[in-house]
Amino acid sequence: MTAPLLLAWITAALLLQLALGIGFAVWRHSRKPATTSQGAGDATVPEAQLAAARWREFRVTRREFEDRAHSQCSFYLAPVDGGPLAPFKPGQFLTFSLQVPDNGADARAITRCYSLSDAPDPAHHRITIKRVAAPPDHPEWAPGLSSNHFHERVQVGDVLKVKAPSGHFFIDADASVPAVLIGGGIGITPMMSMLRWCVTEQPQRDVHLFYGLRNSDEHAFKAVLEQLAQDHARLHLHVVYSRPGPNDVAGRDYQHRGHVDVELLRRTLPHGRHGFYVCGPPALMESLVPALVTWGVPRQDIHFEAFGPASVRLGDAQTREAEAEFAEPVEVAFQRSGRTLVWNGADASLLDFAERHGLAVEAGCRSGGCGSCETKLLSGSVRYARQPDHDVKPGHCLLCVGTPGSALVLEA
Ligand SMILES: NC(=O)C1=CN([C@@H]2O[C@H](COP(=O)(O)OP(=O)(O)OC[C@H]3O[C@@H](n4cnc5c(N)ncnc54)[C@H](OP(=O)(O)O)[C@@H]3O)[C@@H](O)[C@H]2O)C=CC1
Repeated sequence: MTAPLLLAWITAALLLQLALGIGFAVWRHSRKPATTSQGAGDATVPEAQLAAARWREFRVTRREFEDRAHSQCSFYLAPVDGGPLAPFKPGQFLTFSLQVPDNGADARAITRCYSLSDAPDPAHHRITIKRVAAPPDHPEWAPGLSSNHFHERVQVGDVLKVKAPSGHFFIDADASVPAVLIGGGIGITPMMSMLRWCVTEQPQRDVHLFYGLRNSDEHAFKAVLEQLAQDHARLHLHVVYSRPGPNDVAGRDYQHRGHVDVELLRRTLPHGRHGFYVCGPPALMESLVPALVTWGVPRQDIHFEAFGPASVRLGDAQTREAEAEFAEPVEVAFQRSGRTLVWNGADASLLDFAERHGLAVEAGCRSGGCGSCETKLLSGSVRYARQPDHDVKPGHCLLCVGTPGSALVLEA
């Protein structure tokens, strides 16, 4: 081959490669279609997703307890660089990287996610954290690492590493559909964000807030909620105490006694279509969310965010069908842990599966947003019921929202 011909050939080859590369990047950005992770993949990441994935420093500008028991504390955060805050949709969360002292020894980095607890405000973000004690039936278990770190050590002036807001649990902007916000315990936090946004941006929208908690000691945002209900005729406040204290007065401190359940919703909500938003402790999620399906609420009108280890299983026909399709037993090997286990479709995600078998796996948001459980996928394919918010690195997968699409070898 002559030198000019060789040069022309190389140039043509380079141009072709460039054209294909750009074409692929545009296709991926506009359609974002992937619902599986494979052992290898595309390395191009859209700029907006890169920005969301970056850590940014925030200073704590204020802290404030929200309940009489001082078990729930709000932290106000402003960016150290003085730039504008990233926008968010009410219901979304922030991801934190925290250096937490490990049993009094060296600090170790952990990742945790906390819902934003106020409507978007150009001056700051706000989160509200409940101190998680050891369970009463297991006082020997460790209390919540991150929540106790925040309560005991994080003070005004401290700087924290935070990722931009994310998550697919947020209020639908369609004001014609009344919103039913159901917050159990600290699950009130995303509801506060949605509620404050609604009363400001959509004052004509009917909003029914069901707040389930034990009693007035733990009643967060009590004065704020009562004031909002007084000022906004379309806000219908239902506070539900499960264990009222001796001085708690029905009709003044709370409207209902017991748990938030479908029976209560049936009795109190007017007829017609509603959008349901649910966030609370595992027991509430596991009973209430499937009960809404059984009651006949269409799947697209049920939105939920689960706290804690168990993912919510809807039990509706569509979910059962999808689960049955992939219920064939397959082997899942966890290389670092040295365990090979059989997946039989009993778990909602690979994370639940790993935890049920006692494997220690890092996890943050548990909803595909923060990337804490991202693991190298050495072979096989992982399925996602919907595209995760976190941009999964090529050759990796997310355990918290993934299920096996075939036999797997994972690095974890
Ligand atoms: N610190 C934080 O900010 C974070 C906390 N979490 C998690 O949140 C969870 C606990 O939330 P917490 O605020 O302590 O909740 P609580 O345990 O205080 O429960 C809140 C209310 O829900 C009621 N409840 C219990 N079971 C049901 C049910 N089946 N249906 C309806 N209502 C029910 C409780 O009643 P009863 O009196 O019967 O118990 C109580 O009134 C923990 O799993 C924690 O790890 C997760 C992330 C962040």
